[in-house]
Amino acid sequence: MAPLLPFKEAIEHIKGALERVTQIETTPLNQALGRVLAEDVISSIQVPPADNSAMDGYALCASDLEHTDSLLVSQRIAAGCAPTPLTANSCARIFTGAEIPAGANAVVMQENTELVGDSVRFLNPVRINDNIRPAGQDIALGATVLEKGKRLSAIDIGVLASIGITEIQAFTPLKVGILTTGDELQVAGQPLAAGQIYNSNGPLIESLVTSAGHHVSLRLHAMDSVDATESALKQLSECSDVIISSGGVSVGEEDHVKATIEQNGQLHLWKIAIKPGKPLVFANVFGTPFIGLPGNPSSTLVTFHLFARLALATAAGEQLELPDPIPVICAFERKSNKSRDEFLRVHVNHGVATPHSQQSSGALLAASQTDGYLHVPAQQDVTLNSYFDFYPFNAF
Ligand SMILES: Nc1nc2c(c(=O)[nH]1)N[C@H]1C(S)=C(S)[C@@H](COP(=O)(O)OP(=O)(O)OC[C@H]3O[C@@H](n4cnc5c(N)ncnc54)[C@H](O)[C@@H]3O)O[C@H]1N2
Ligand code: MOO
Repeated sequence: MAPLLPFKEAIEHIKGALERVTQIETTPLNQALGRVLAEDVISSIQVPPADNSAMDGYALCASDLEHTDSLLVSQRIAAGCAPTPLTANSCARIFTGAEIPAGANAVVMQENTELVGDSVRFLNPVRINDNIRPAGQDIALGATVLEKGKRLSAIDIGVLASIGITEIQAFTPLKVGILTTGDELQVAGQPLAAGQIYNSNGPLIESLVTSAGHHVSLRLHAMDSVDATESALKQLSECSDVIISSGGVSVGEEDHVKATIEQNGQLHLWKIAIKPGKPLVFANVFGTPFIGLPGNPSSTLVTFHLFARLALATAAGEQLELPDPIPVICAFERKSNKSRDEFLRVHVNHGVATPHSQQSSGALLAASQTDGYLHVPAQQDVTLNSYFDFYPFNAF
């Protein structure tokens, strides 16, 4: 029997086996949320473009207060106005965000002043640069603000708008076809006959793919026969950049995905040293990259998070890695699994992990009721107060 692949090695295999399949298109900024940048974005301006006030108050030249504590108000500068140079021995009424006039080098907030006729009395010592936000404080001219391969968040859209960008070069969304397999599966909304269970992996994978920012081209279900599997895979390959399936990848004679692929493409089967999620298929079928996730719902979830998500990102042109794990303290004990790393579904409270009582590969609810995965490497016992790596679900 071939040895099980360690999970980090399996990630490298899968990422290395795929290349970007998406195209580049010009995309208006208001449609760019969640899209992947196809080039670095360099700022052609500095943000803010000029020194400006951080407070409502008075702009002045600090040395003008060496021999007096009061200055005449010589101009009023609201945000959006172009100031004139500051007259010597005077101050300017100024508002938050307004440009600092030439000749001023500090702003005093109005709470620390007293208005006396046309003059302002300054109640405290003033230092150069007080309450001034310098030009380029946020973004320097020529700075790379976002890098190629970044999937754009709401914050990124704000940053792009702050440098005046109206459109970007983005990769076209990756089209992902989804196949579920199994005679036992019924769609939700229909009554369950004897021997049937509801198809949860279809909606699960569709949601995982969508929330990873990809486009679901088509979702099909195939009964357990080579003909049905072949016809579904052919149809999916015609409209998809990548196909993801669940089930049918283990060793039983009812598992037809493998046989179908062997007849219509190239199969690379990986048995990965993780629990849940041992059998994972990577292949090409009808000329389309194919990722076969194991059918047990928790195995589907774990293998999507650890492998398929990164494989899809590679095909989409996105730079993506595993999230950085967080060390947490274990408030429990557990004997090691001898051959596979375990990804336990755990609660984490103030950095302390406790496992869900249900860790079966077939049980999905435990994942919904917990915070993420505790990574327990093979052959390592969990002892009380030991540290292990935690991957929160919301980091995927
Ligand atoms: N003799 C062996 N049997 C199994 C092995 C093995 O090494 N030798 N590996 C086990 C492991 S580990 C896993 S994981 C599963 C993987 O099986 P498949 O990927 O072939 O999946 P199926 O057999 O089709 O289904 C497994 C399980 O999951 C349920 N399932 C499948 N699809 C769905 C769906 N869309 N929604 C909800 N539930 C689904 C299915 O009913 C089965 O209960 O193989 C082990 N067996
Ligand atoms: O991968 Mo299977 O879950 O490990 O049951």
